Amino acid sequence: MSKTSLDKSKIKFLLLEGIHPSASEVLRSAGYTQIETSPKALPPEELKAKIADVHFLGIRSASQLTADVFEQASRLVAVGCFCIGTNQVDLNAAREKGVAVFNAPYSNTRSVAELVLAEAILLLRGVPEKNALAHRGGWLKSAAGSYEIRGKTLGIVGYGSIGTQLSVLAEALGMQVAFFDVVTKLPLGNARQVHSLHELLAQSDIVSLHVPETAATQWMIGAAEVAAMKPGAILINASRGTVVEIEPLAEALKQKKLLGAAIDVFPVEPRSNKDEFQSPLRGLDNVILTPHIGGSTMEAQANIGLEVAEKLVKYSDNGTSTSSVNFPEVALPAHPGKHRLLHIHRNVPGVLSAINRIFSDNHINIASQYLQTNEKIGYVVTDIDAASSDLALEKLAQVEGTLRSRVLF
Ligand SMILES: NC(=O)C1=CN([C@@H]2O[C@H](COP(=O)(O)OP(=O)(O)OC[C@H]3O[C@@H](n4cnc5c(N)ncnc54)[C@H](O)[C@@H]3O)[C@@H](O)[C@H]2O)C=CC1
Ligand SMILES: O=C(O)C(=O)COP(=O)(O)O
Repeated sequence: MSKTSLDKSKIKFLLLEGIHPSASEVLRSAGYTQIETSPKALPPEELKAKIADVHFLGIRSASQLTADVFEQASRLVAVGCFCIGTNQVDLNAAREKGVAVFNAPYSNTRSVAELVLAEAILLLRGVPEKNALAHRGGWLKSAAGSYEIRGKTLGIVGYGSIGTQLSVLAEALGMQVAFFDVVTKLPLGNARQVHSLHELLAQSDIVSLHVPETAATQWMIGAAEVAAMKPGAILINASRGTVVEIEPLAEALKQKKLLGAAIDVFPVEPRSNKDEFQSPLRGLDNVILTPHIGGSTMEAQANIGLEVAEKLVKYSDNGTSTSSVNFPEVALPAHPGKHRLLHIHRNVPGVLSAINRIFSDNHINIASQYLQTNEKIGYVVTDIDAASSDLALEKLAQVEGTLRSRVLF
């Protein structure tokens, strides 16, 4: 349980992993001055030491925000994931601390879709091998094993924001698109949904993975799935490294059962550009290996910087939690002349009445009040006169079930 009343000049932002400067610009123009940045993710012990002092943390996909880390985060108000995936954050631990988590669900989707299509074209033409050979002084002018992308079947696993964009772009190039998703989805264009992963694998010339990291997607592509793919097919993974078992994939590529693969994400990824990348796929010329850069374009990163920083500013300035991934969503108007009390609590019966009893017992007039809950937590926002806010905040923090409370003025 914690009580926080913050003044802008004291609010500390820590932005890790080379988050685009557009984020710092948004924060500065909103009046925040304490912004520390780092080009890399921090090792667990360093992160734990640092987070104790931070109110807002910005990360990308490499920082691991475990329950242990949240244990130390006594001042943390919100986390901004300047990316799509939030699997690197223990969302339950964040919720238990009353910490809202935000992300950028759309800004880098086009970048991933473009990279995947480019890789599909290069692999179908055997460019990675021909390129590697030419760098060693070889010359392999041959049409053998080279194909056009037109007319080929692209099998998309996970028909969400990225999968659907890829589907549209692939059809524009004359591909047939099939997809598998656990949810029934409206197919775009002439795409077709199939009913099982193995059905998809059996009919696709190129399989591209676009699922989130969850218990159900872990090692979703193993030896049996690689075996179920068409001989001479291509596998592309720009989703998460835990979705594909690398050993059976490497074996199928060595045996030429698969024509090639493009892998952007790995079970273990180096923490910074200075660390060594290790993988059984190293040295296979029919594999495009990229260092988790599916979403790394200037356009995507600049937009993500703006999008997530704006969400953090709104949450900090007026309590708006719209599009949070772990919090009840409340879109709040301005509160001129009033103090705004934000109260985050476990969603158990009686909390709202306990809160409102504080106001009535102490003769505090409520100017406006908003409540939103999800299955685990409730978020109550109450605007009152400035004169009563210290007393109200102190009493709110004592309500049974309180996770966090703060005041905005
Ligand atoms: N390589 C990179 O730099 C990037 C990687 N990503 C990864 O791509 C993932 C997908 O991104 P979006 O398309 O924006 O996500 P999304 O949430 O819009 O779509 C994911 C789709 O996968 C489906 N799905 C979930 N579990 C499934 C399962 N077990 N089997 C089949 N389908 C399942 C969902 O129903 C949904 O339609 C992200 O979660 C992230 O991990 C995202 C951006 C950049
Ligand atoms: O958006 C995502 O989920 C990604 O995987 C991109 O991660 P990154 O910001 O490049 O570390």
